[in-house]
This record gives sequence, C-alpha cells and structure tokens, in this order.
Amino acid sequence: MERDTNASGTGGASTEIETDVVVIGAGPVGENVADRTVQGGLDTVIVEHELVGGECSYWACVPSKALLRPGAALRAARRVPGAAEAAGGHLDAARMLAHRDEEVADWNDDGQVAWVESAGIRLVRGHGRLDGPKRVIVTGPDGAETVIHARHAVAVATGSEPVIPPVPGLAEAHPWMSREATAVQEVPERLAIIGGGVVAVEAATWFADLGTRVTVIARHGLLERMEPFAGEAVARGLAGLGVDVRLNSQAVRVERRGDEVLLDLGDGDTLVADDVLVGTGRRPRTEGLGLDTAGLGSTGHGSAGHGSAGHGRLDVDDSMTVDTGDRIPWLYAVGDVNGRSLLTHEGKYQARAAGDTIAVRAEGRAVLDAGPWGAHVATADHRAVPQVVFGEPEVAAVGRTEAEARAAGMAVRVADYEIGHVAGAGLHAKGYEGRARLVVDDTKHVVVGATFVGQDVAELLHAATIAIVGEVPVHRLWHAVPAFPTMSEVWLRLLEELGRDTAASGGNA
Ligand SMILES: Cc1cc2nc3c(=O)[nH]c(=O)nc-3n(C[C@H](O)[C@H](O)[C@H](O)COP(=O)(O)OP(=O)(O)OC[C@H]3O[C@@H](n4cnc5c(N)ncnc54)[C@H](O)[C@@H]3O)c2cc1C
Ligand SMILES: NC(=O)c1ccc[n+]([C@@H]2O[C@H](COP(=O)([O-])OP(=O)(O)OC[C@H]3O[C@@H](n4cnc5c(N)ncnc54)[C@H](O)[C@@H]3O)[C@@H](O)[C@H]2O)c1
Repeated sequence: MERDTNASGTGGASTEIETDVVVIGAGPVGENVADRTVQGGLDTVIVEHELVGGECSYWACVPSKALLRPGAALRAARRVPGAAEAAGGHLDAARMLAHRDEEVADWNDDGQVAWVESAGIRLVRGHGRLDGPKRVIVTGPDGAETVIHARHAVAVATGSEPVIPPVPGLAEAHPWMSREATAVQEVPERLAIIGGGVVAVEAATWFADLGTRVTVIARHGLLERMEPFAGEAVARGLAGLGVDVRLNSQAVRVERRGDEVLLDLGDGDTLVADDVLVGTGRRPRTEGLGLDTAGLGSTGHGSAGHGSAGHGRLDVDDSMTVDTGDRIPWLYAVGDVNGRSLLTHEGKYQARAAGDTIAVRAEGRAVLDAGPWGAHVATADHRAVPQVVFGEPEVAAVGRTEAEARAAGMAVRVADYEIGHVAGAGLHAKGYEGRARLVVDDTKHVVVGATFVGQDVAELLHAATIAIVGEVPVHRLWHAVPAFPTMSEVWLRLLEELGRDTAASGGNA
C-alpha cells in the first residue's frame, strides 16, 4: 500500500506519499476517524501540526476537568457530616496545578503518538492543506513538504478556535483565551471573564477555587442555551464561591495599562483586573486549508458552488460528507470544524459514522445504512446531544429544552422535581439542592429533553440519553425501577409529576 518517493522538483525538499485516506487534524475526532478507516482495511495517514490528541487533551476538556475536580470533591466532602469535620482545610492551588500538569502529560504527546502507532495509523507532523481533490500538502516543522495522494478520501478534523468579540481595545489588551486559562501557571489575583457560556462558567469556578477574585461579565444570563433554572442555579453557586457575577452587563471598552486591564462596563462602572479571559464562543478552524482548491466557496456560510467553507463551517450531511460536486464523494468534515456540536463525544460519534462510510465507499459499495439511526449517520446530533457543565453546581442536559420543544411545534408535558427531596440525594449530601426537568412529547409519549442541576448529576444523564435515543414510551419508563436509595429515584418522582395516567400502556406493550 505504501509508496514513498522523493520528488526532485523542489530540490529534494518534498516527499510524496500515496495512501487510501488522509485525516487532517489528530484531535480526538481525527484519531477516531483514522481508527475506523484502519479497522475498515484502509491505509491511513493522519496529519498534525501541534500535539497529537488535540485541544481536548491539552487545553480544553482534560485540563479544565482536572482543575475543577478538587473543588467539587472538597465541597462534596463538606456536605457529609463526619467527613465534613475532616475536610476543613483549604484547596492547595500548587497541587491543583500539578495535578492538571499530570493529566495533560506536561503537554507531551508521546502517549498519544504511541496509541496512534499501535492502531496502525501513519502520522505525518506538519500543517496540512488541500491542494486539489484528494491531494494534501503538509508543511513540516522544518519547512519540508510532503505531498499526500489519497486514493479514496480526505477527512478534515481541524477543530475550532476561539473568537474575540469586536469590543474596542479588547484584542490589543492581550486577553486570555481558553488555552491561557486551562494552562495557567501563575494564578492571577483578579480575573475578569467576558462571556456567560460554558467556558466562562467552568473557568470562573476553577479560578475561584485557585483563590482568584473573579468577575463574570455576561451580556444576558448564564448558560443561555439550557433550561433557565440551570443558569440561575449556577449564578447562585458562583456567587457562593465569591465570584462577582454581573448579568446583563457588557464590556464596551477595554484597555491594558501595564500589569492591569481596565474594563469599561458602559454603566459608569470600570472593572480593574490583572487579566481578562474571553469565553464568547468558537469558530471552525478552516482558514488556510485550501478548501477553494476542492471547489468549495470560501466566503463563509451559505453555499457558494457546492459545499460551503472559508471562515465558516464546512457544511456536511449526516455521514459528514462534504458536497464537492464530484460524482464519488471524497471529502469529509468531522467534529468541531463542521459546527454541528462542539463537544468531544459528539465529534467522536460523528467520526465512527464517517470512518465507516469512507470504508464502505472505498470498497465501491453503496452506503446502505444511512437512514436515521443507521450505522453511517450521526442522527443523535439533531435530537440527543448530552452535555455536562462541571460548574458549581453541575448541570447535565440532553435533548430539547422546554422552549426548544415548543418552538418545534410539539405538544409538551413538563415535569420538574427538587432532587433534594429524593432520599438518595439527602444521603449523598446534607441539604442537597438541585432540580430536574423532563420534557415529554405529549403526542408520541416519549422523553425529548432532560436537565439535571445539582451535585454529582453528571452520571444521571446517560439514562436520559438512552430514553430519548431509544424513544422509550413513558409508560414503559415506569417499569425502569431506580434502586433505593440512589439519586436516580428522581426518575420515579419525575414520572409521578407527569401523572400516573402516563403509566397506562393503552394496550401497547
Ligand atoms: C476550555 C474547554 C473545555 C472543554 N471541555 C469539554 C468537555 O468537558 N467535554 C466535551 O465534550 N467537550 C469539551 N470541550 C470541547 C472540545 O474540546 C472539542 O469539542 C473537541 O476538542 C473537538 O475535537 P476535534 O478533534 O474536532 O478538534 P480539536 O481537539 O481542536 O483537534 C483538532 C486538531 O487538528 C489540528 N490541526 C488543525 N488544523 C490543522 C492543519 N491544517 N494541519 C494539521 N493539523 C491541524 C490541531 O492542532 C488539533 O490537534 C471543551 C472546549 C474548551 C475550549
Ligand atoms: N463541559 C463542556 O462540555 C464544555 C466546556 C467548555 C467548552 N465547551 C464547548 O466549547 C464551546 C465554546 O464555549 P464558549 O463558552 O466559548 O461558547 P458558548 O457558545 O457556550 O458561550 C458563549 C457566550 O459568550 C457570549 N457572547 C457571545 N458574543 C459575545 C459578545 N460579543 N460580547 C459578550 N458576550 C458574548 C454569549 O452570550 C454566551 O454566553 C461550547 O460550544 C462548548 O460546547 C464544552
């Protein structure tokens, strides 16, 4: 399969490789695409210009969760009489940072490289860009070029990058983005955070735990895409950690003066901080990828010619195929770069569908299992995306919110329950505070959304995901008996809130 030749055209500085599949980007998503194509019998090259393992492993999911866990564990212990007496000390910031360093392997990717090799994937280090259909040019760290010809497919899995909003002075103030926040070495005394989404909430939590005086500037509420009670609980929780949460607030001008940053909030108030962190969303990383050489528009969203690309996302179908206009599809966009769902687990799910689709097409076979919920499509992206925000308290949500379900025209029945009223929750933590909501499609009698807010709710989420994906009738859920005394008994209470009438099978076993 492998054919490496030295091309003399550029004075010996270029190498040519032929392979079946090229994956650009070795984040969690690219790694999974490559794993599936190798499993499908295809020779696969993965291209990476930074660390194998991607944003998630070194600057996102892993370091943030490593920094968040100590505070969560300490607070949990303090809510259990007997343990609380042993948990009176302070969080050790230096040890927290060291723990983070261990979890990111000191930003060394040897372990991930070893996995890539063990999976039979070929790694080429350098910056990859398309150079026409099925042709990728990689510029290595030494400037040498490798030209890779893919017999069957190219998968773009280049992830996303943070955006800086056009606030006067902000870009010039050298703001922190999520990388600086997750890789922090010297903990600032004062940190201002612009944004009210997931990055802002989680970073505010771990910096408060590290001892920083944090101010969150959110232009509306917190976690706006979730049920309103989630953001409200998190705002209270952050305030409890000493965070100054400014809702309906906005920085209108920012200026760095030496070691300080001044943020003008437009209401006469000026905030002074040592650093400012921006958490206002991310955009797909498609710049400089040579998508125009594949016949794709390069002016942003919307179709220009066939697929769309440029600074915007790469539009894909449910098997992550990009429409290049060619008779046989060859280009795929998977994970953050397609903008469908900026979450590692969802990207990996897409990767399994895309990798298997590439393998089937390479055999010249039709992709038969491409209907909803088939092996070659990522149907759940539209209906059942689970997400956990590891704040104080935790928020775990999947599927539609009540507002989204109503906006979609559904007849909706909603059940709310205070999780603290469940015996298992009271035993888990004294004075447990939290809330759960089920959103039920009252025509189909199935759960379409669920939200849990409170300590340790993350592990409650998967049951809801299964109920939604499996379209389990509510009357059958009454037979899924939660063990006593676990927090999962909240499911029983939620069903009771929906009404005992929902237990009637109507003859449909
Ligand atoms: C602070 C933070 C915390 C997060 N926490 C979570 C969490 O707890 N759970 C969760 O599910 N999600 C979380 N996310 C989201 C998650 O990080 C992303 O969804 C995930 O990393 C996407 O994976 P990916 O492989 O698509 O992209 P990435 O992880 O960004 O990987 C893309 C890779 O491609 C490489 N690359 C890019 N362009 C090129 C090129 N031209 N040539 C060669 N290589 C290239 C990059 O160097 C990178 O290694 C978090 C995000 C942030 C910012
Ligand atoms: N635990 C997790 O799953 C996790 C953790 C962190 C990040 N992520 C992922 O990373 C992605 C990026 O996170 P994020 O928090 O940056 O984005 P986000 O989309 O979650 O939140 C963006 C926030 O910025 C605000 N905003 C946008 N433009 C603004 C402006 N001009 N001025 C002021 N505020 C503005 C929005 O109102 C919103 O509150 C998310 O989509 C998320 O999926 C996931």
